[in-house]
Amino acid sequence: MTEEVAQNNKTFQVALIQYDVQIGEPDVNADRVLEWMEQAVQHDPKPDVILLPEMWNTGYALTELQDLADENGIRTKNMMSAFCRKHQVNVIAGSVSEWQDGKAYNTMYVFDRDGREVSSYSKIHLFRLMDEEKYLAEGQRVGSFDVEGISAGMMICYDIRFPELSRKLALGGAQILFVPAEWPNPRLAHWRTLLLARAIENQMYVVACNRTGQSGETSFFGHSMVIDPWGDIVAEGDEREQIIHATIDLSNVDKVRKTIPIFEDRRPKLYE
Ligand SMILES: NC(=O)CCC(=O)C(=O)O
Repeated sequence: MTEEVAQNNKTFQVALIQYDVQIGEPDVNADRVLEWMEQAVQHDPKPDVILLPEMWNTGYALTELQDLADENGIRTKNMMSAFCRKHQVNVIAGSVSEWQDGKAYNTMYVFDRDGREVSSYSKIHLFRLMDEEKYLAEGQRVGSFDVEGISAGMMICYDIRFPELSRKLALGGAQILFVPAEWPNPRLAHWRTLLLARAIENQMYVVACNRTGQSGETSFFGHSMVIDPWGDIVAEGDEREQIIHATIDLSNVDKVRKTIPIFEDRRPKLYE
């Protein structure tokens, strides 16, 4: 059996923390997120990977980011590294507002079971409808990482409207896409349809964690989702705060890619 096949027999337990982010309250959010993560690791079976939502430290307190955003991500790194080491779990720390070189970014960090930071990715598509482009700087590169030998891609919220990004990640070897989000009403149909499409067209797992609750005039619907490479929904949250636990079985990626071999049938010379 090749190493690649052996890796694809891997199953993971994932836990998505569908949390009600408190706008402009990084201390409160840090305490609450830690409580939720402590609760997540008590689950049987214990999660291998925890995913948090987008901008969970400050929410969209965009006008206050100079004061509130995490300076060089230090607080997030310290908190998550310690938690990962303590519980021997991988954490995809959603995204946080981060302050770097005089600019704010919307940045996703990943930590392994030993608390090492293994990757980071700053959102490259800024969402004008929520004024992101006025207050945040764009990331300049795509993001991927290996989680226990399996390649995974990183996208943040609005990024899922850009299929060329997920296709690039899939062509680069990603078998799972992790997506933290703050995706509000009234666009639940868009959220579900786009996530399903990204899973089906790339024959990959999509693991997407959306926040819930109310922030000013804006309400968020949760509906965090785990979708398999065939497009079947493995787990989906409702509108309440909750932890969504699911098993993902990487052997399904190979099975679906063999059944309908889209990566062999592509005609890139005609459309790239
Ligand atoms: N935080 C975001 O990127 C929101 C994206 C969104 O709501 C959309 O419709 O796209």
